[in-house]
Amino acid sequence: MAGLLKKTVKLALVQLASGADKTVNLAHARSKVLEAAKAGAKIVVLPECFNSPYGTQYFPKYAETLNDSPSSKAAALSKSASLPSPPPAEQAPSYHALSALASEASVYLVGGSIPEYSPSTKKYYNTSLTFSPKGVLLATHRKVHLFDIDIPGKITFKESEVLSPGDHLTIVDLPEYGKIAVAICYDIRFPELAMIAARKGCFALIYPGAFNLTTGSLHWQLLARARAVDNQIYVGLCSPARDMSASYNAWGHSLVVDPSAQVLAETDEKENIVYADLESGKIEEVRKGIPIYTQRRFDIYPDVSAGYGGGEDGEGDVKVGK
Ligand SMILES: O=C(O)CCC(=O)C(=O)O
Repeated sequence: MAGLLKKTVKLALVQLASGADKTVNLAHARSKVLEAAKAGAKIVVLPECFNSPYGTQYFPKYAETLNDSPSSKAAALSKSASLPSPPPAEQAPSYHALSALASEASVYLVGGSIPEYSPSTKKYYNTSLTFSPKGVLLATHRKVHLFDIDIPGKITFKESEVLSPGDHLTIVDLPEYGKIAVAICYDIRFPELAMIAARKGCFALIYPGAFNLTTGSLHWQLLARARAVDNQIYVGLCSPARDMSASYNAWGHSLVVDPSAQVLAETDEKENIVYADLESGKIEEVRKGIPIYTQRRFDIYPDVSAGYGGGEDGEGDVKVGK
């Protein structure tokens, strides 16, 4: 029987150095994704806010307008109607650059995240777009948990001043390999989201993220390993490179953790590409050795994923790409 990961695949996390010029950022992302594809990667990930500086003051200026997904009623009527059609090129240059790049590189591309403005809700979101190797949009994830923290003397950040949260978890089906979950940065602090994705059969949790110098050293690697050890699946965290001249200094240290919570590959704070081979069969091997996956006592505590099987489209609040 095929495992959760149908065949071994090379994952690349592009720890991109980006700046204030969106066109330059997109061109730079293109060269790095092509480099990763040339090295054999078939799933390539960009960082959170890869096409803009990170900060609430920048979101409106850099926001792009994507088409909203059809209502869940329309989605229930037709699976193929569950994803939005491509937006006009002039209002969403990053969407079109990512789509073209996925197809040029012939990779599954998790396009980090970009600031999005929705005319229908009149709200801003932190949004990740995943494309197929043919450049077709597979999934849209709007960051569900907004990064609002206040550690006096260290860091105060309030995404909710400008952004609104997304309303669903995102699972993307990559037909040759299996399913991945995509979420963004602060979303990793919420183990429920990861557990639901794991129990829905994902082989990896992918988080474009931009931790900072305070919480990065405290929790970045710990959270990646925690989500892996809880769920016995692969975890990939992809950060921007650190820029000490920017108003927000990203932690860097993009990394891949395996299903036994060992760090397979990690980089420092500079621009780099992190590669790891995700092995088919590894998840099953780990779960066989330490069988917590089947030892759970849902008779004593409820299954957190129980509420996510229903809904009109059969997926509750989980959006599953084609
Ligand atoms: O959780 C953290 O410490 C950092 C989160 C963050 O930087 C983000 O969500 O963008």
